[in-house]
Amino acid sequence: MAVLNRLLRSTTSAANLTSYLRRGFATTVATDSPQTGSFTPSLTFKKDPQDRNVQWIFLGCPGVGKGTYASRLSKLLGVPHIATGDLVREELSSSGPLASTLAEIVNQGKLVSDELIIKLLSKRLEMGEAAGESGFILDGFPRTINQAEILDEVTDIDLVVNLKLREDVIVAKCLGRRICSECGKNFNVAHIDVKEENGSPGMYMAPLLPPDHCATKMVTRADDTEEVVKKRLQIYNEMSQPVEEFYRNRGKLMDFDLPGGIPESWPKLLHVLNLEQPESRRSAAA
Ligand SMILES: Nc1ncnc2c1ncn2[C@@H]1O[C@H](COP(=O)(O)OP(=O)(O)O)[C@@H](O)[C@H]1O
Repeated sequence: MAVLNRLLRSTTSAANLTSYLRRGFATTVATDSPQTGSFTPSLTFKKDPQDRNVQWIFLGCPGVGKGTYASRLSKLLGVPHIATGDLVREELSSSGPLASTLAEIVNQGKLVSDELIIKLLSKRLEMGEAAGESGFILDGFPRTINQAEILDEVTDIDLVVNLKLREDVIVAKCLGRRICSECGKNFNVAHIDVKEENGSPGMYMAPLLPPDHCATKMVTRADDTEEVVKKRLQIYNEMSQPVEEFYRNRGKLMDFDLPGGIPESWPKLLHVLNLEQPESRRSAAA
């Protein structure tokens, strides 16, 4: 904890994160059994000014689908979806002083320093606060025990959703990932059809193809090559899997085994979270 305290004292960014998150966030939300299917977060989603909005985290290997489901839930719950990978990519695409150092780290599949990621996150939270945001769904943070400890010191996390998928499917999904260079939307050209074998269930995921106006502008992330994806998975297992245990030990982790693509997984995720998609949005989300 000495290192943590030093970090908190010595970096303005960590102090900013502390001051942002402490303000007005007093309610702790208890959880029941952290098991898929039987888990019932005791949350109410009413917009009572006395209540704060949800503070959730999405964990899971690179490419598992954190961004997809965190973004859908953020729209449903009216809270910002904050992905630290996006913050890193924004910094990378700027011509700021950090861009070349960051490119080297990210393109090797390594993690950015805790100090820098907290600086980027603090900046994003401050901008959101100025725009009247409250609550959040974090995606890609925390990724180390040190980051989890810092967050734990400064605020209450209600729920941590841990998305799980077999590794061969994760690699295929990462290699099929494409982004529209114009609108920034994510697509996936992988057609996954794994047959049931030796008791392991089969899995089907249809490709998520772009509309015509995005189809000619597709780009692949520089860190979505097979070599870098495997490195990222190895780093996830070493550095980020302990974060799962950190939250499991605190009774906040909900493991969620993805049963397939979005059409199968989204309704099941809503069900285990005790949430309902409003009728009007069902067709748009399918
Ligand atoms: N919390 C974090 N700590 C350290 N590095 C991070 C963090 N979040 C993102 N990064 C950096 O940004 C890269 C891309 O992150 P992300 O988009 O979340 O990718 P992934 O598909 O691996 O989940 C990571 O490989 C890492 O270099």
